[in-house]
Amino acid sequence: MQNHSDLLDIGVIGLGVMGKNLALNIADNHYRVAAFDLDSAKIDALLEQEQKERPADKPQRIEGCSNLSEMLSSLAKPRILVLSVPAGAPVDGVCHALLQAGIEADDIVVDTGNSLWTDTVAREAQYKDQFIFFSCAVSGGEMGARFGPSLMPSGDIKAWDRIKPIWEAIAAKVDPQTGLPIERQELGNPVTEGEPCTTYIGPAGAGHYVKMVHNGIEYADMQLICEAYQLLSEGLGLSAAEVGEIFARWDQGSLNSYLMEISADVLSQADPLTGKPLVEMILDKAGQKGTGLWTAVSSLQIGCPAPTIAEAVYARAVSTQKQQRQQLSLLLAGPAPLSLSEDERGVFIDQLENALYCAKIACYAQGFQLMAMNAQERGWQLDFAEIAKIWRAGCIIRATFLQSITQAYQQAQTAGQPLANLLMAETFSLALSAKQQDWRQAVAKAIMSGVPVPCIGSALAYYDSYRCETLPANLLQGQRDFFGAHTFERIDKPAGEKYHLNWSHSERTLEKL
Ligand SMILES: NC(=O)C1=CN([C@@H]2O[C@H](COP(=O)(O)OP(=O)(O)OC[C@H]3O[C@@H](n4cnc5c(N)ncnc54)[C@H](OP(=O)(O)O)[C@@H]3O)[C@@H](O)[C@H]2O)C=CC1
Ligand SMILES: O=C(CO)[C@H](O)[C@H](O)COP(=O)(O)O
Repeated sequence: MQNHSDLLDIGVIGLGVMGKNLALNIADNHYRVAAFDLDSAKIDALLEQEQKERPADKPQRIEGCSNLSEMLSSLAKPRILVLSVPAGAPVDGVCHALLQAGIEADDIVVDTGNSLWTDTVAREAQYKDQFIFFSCAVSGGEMGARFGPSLMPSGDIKAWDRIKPIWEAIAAKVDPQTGLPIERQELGNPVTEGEPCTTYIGPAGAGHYVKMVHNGIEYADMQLICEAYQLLSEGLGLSAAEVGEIFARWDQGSLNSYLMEISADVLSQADPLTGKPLVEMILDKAGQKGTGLWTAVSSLQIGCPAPTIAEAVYARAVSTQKQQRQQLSLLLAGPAPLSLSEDERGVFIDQLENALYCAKIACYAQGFQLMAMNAQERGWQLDFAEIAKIWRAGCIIRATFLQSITQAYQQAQTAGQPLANLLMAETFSLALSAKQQDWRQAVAKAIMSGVPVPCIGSALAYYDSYRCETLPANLLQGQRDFFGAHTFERIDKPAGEKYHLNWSHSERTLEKL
């Protein structure tokens, strides 16, 4: 029997890219960790890393466990167990194994993977009375997990109260005055000052839904940058390094973001094998694990327009059709390349910068509206100012822009006027109105030069659709009524009153239904 002081604070199961780094981050914050992976080499690698990072006079902070029973007996009760395994069957596999190993009703299992939010809702109910199934979606990749990720916890509120001190300690931090990330990546010296990038999101499933939309926005934001790269390299004939320099400059302005920063870095990297720009040696077939697709599917199911996110998923799909693209590149005609003077090229680069900023606003507007509509359906009380706040640091979509979103939602809250769509926030409506002409110019030049811009273009169509008080859905309703008697409402009659015109009768009389 272990002495209580020998017992460890928290277990981490799954020691891949994220689990290993989360374990080291938790240990840096003075919690003692029990670690397990099916692959014993991953346990050894973690222990070796911990030893390397730990000063010689300090006690070991992480202990390896050879199975889950050993992990359960090494932890203080009620236990906290963190899962960092691939989404889907592995999560249920670990939960069943924990039941067999003797997990107890007041132990908490925290799923930190990118699980489908409806699976999380089902799991909370399935494991009720056996243990507390909690979830905490994580964003930030390898370095975020190690030095401070953005954390999106949801589920049993009492479980949150118990784990909150650990989560607040390991999360990324933001300077409350400026809203900027406090970025200090020092082993054994975690950032303790500032506002932690974690907040309780809501009931089971809410955190994973919010993380899913975060990833949908991530897909769109990445694709927007990629479209700008193609326009600058193919449209203007710039080298990868030159595009990297432009992106690095944009990163100093309103487009400042982690994704812009790393894109500039990737573009300036030489290939260690050939010396050519690495980006030109990387095969142009994009992978995906599902969260962007789930976001697009959810938007279609709810009826919330998120075309830029959906286009980003399609863009990855088109990229994988390499063979067809190779064949069709020889068959299909395209326009002549852009022919611009030196001055015009400079103007175009500035237009593209503004186009990217506008498209980015549209894509965040889509993501936040989607969260709002799903929250309404589920009865979740999501706090969008808090969600924007915890995305300001640690996560992949972190950007100074998120401070403006935070302020827009805070101002709407103070005024007691909920923000139905981010496009309505004054800061964004003014910026969009000022830059929309450049956005159109950039899209027009892309179209005229045959460079595909599905995300920059669809974001503009989204903007223009919401700008139209009247859309041609009147004709569409007429078509539906013509072929299927699907009825229509009239602009001069109360909402909800249905009408049908007897299209096939010679008299074409109007019926009120
Ligand atoms: N990588 C990233 O940037 C991010 C990932 N995520 C999510 O976090 C989760 C983990 O991702 P990541 O670390 O990248 O994935 P990895 O594949 O690198 O790591 C997962 C680890 O879990 C282990 N594992 C699988 N099944 C079990 C099991 N039954 N018991 C114990 N260990 C098990 C795997 O072992 P083995 O290899 O032997 O199968 C592997 O070591 C995923 O849901 C992912 O979507 C979230 C945010 C960012
Ligand atoms: O969640 C993440 C970041 O926020 C992961 O990096 C995610 O796996 C990226 O998605 P995909 O592999 O589909 O590009």
